[in-house]
Formats: sequence, C-alpha cells, structure tokens
Amino acid sequence: MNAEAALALHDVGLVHPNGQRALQGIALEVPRGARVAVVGPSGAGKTSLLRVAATALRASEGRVELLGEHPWQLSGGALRALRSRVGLIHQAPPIPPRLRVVTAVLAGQLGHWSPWRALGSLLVPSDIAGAEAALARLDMADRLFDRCDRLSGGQLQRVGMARVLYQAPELILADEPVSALDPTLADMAVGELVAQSRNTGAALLASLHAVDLALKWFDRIVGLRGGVVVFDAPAAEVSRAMLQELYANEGSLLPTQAPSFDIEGARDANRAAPLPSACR
Ligand SMILES: Nc1ncnc2c1ncn2[C@@H]1O[C@H](COP(=O)(O)OP(=O)(O)OP(=O)(O)O)[C@@H](O)[C@H]1O
Repeated sequence: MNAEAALALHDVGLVHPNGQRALQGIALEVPRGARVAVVGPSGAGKTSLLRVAATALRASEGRVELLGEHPWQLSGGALRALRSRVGLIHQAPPIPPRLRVVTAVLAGQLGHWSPWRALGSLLVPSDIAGAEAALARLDMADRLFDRCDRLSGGQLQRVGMARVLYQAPELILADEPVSALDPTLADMAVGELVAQSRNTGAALLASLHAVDLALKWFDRIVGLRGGVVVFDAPAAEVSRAMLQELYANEGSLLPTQAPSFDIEGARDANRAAPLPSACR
C-alpha cells in the first residue's frame, strides 16, 4: 500500500451489469496534492473510472487504494468515513430539486457533522457565511437562498463544485465538472478547483471534455480510449499528435473550449496560469 498516493488503481477492470466492458487493465496513481486530468473521446470510460475511484462502483478486476485504505475491505461505517474525505463532483449534481442552494453547499460537511448538527442544518443553515464564501468563488453568491430547481444546468454544476470546495476533502474527483459552462466560466471554475488543490494540498482528478483546459491547468494528462490508458504524461509533454491519435475516431478537430486551439499557447498558459481568487 502506498500511503503517499491519494488514489492508486492496480490493473483495474470494470464490466457493467449488462456485460459492457468499460475499463481494462487500468494502472493509475494520483499522488497527494497532484492534479491529473483524464481526457478521451465519448465512451472512453472517463465516468466509469471516476466512479470506481470514488467507490460508487466496485471494480470487477484489480485493486483500488483510496487515501491509503483498501475501501472494499472496510466495514460500512469505516467506508462512509473514508468517503467523507473524498469530494465527488458530478456532471449533473444529484441535488434534491426543492433544496435551497445554501443547504446543498452545507451538505458538503454532512459526513463530518454529528447527526444532530446535520439535521439542524437542514432546518436552519448553520454556516451561511461559509456557504456564501464557497459560492462567491464560483460567482454564485447571489443565488444563496434560491431553490436548486430554479437554477440552470451550469449554475447547478457550480453549486456542486461549491459544495466540494466547502467540504475541503483530501481528494477531489470531478467528472466533466464544467460541461455546461461557457468558456470563460469554465476556465474560472477549473481554476478554482486547482486553487483549492494548491491551497489545501488536496489531490485533484478530473475528467474534461476540453483538452485546452486540461493542458492549461493540470500537471499531468491521462488519455483514455476504449477503457484503456493510451498515454499518461506531464502536460508539457503532451503533443498535438498524441491528442489527434486519441481522438482519431472523432474527426480531425480536437474538442476544445476556445474556438481555435494553439497547443503551445495552452501549455504556456499552464506555466503562467494566474492564481484564482482563493490563492491571491
Ligand atoms: N450504467 C451502464 N451500464 C452499461 N454500460 C455502461 C454504463 N455506463 C457506461 N457504460 C458503457 O461503458 C463505456 C464507458 O462509458 P463511460 O460513461 O464511462 O464513458 P465516458 O468516457 O465518460 O463517456 P462520455 O464522455 O460520453 O460521458 C461505454 O461503452 C458505455 O456505453
């Protein structure tokens, strides 16, 4: 067991209940504090990988180590405690529609609170300033008391991210966290996740649709296709040819946020990326 790794997958495979194989022979290590992006075409297995890492799905083959533990050997209570140290950001956050934004954000700490404090917070939000600060980082502070079913898909994604910023976990797992945001907001939101990692030492593993965002913000890029790792390299070493090969079946254009993609520019931006608000 490697205690220095926030996450380690050893020869992991996943077959969904209908017999569809989603992952095969995955070997991946995310050291504590590291920031790793997973990119790849539709159906590559990005969501499956993140769900296995989050223990939402149990691997069919291989071994998962999470924050120095073997999750599937733990008792129910110990597994819940381990999960409370991991922040999971969904593409479409599963937030009950009638919940208020403030309550949805405060729910990030539910795993750490006593049942009485958790119940009390559902009735009367206990740390409004904390929730507001997390939302402000994603330009959402003005929606604090809105109901979640009055929000757009992109606003809901930002509530899901604010919940994890508020949670301050040791490992952030983000599955296409900015897919519903416009390019400017997407850049800002990914920057805040990276800032959280820099400030708290949390490891960050995120699947991203846009390769320019991945190259700009992340230290390491994992290319996934057909459930297999095609490359795993520092962002500075990822070439256009590697990306074109990865997306070869999706046409000649690489998926990006910005309309024109300059790979050198994205990597230069990585070196010079300004620190978002939380880091200043
Ligand atoms: N619940 C499921 N049941 C059966 N097969 C599934 C299920 N979820 C995913 N799959 C299959 O597993 C493979 C990987 O899917 P996955 O959603 O992990 O890919 P992805 O890279 O996240 O795709 P996208 O970018 O389109 O979201 C695909 O072949 C998909 O059809």
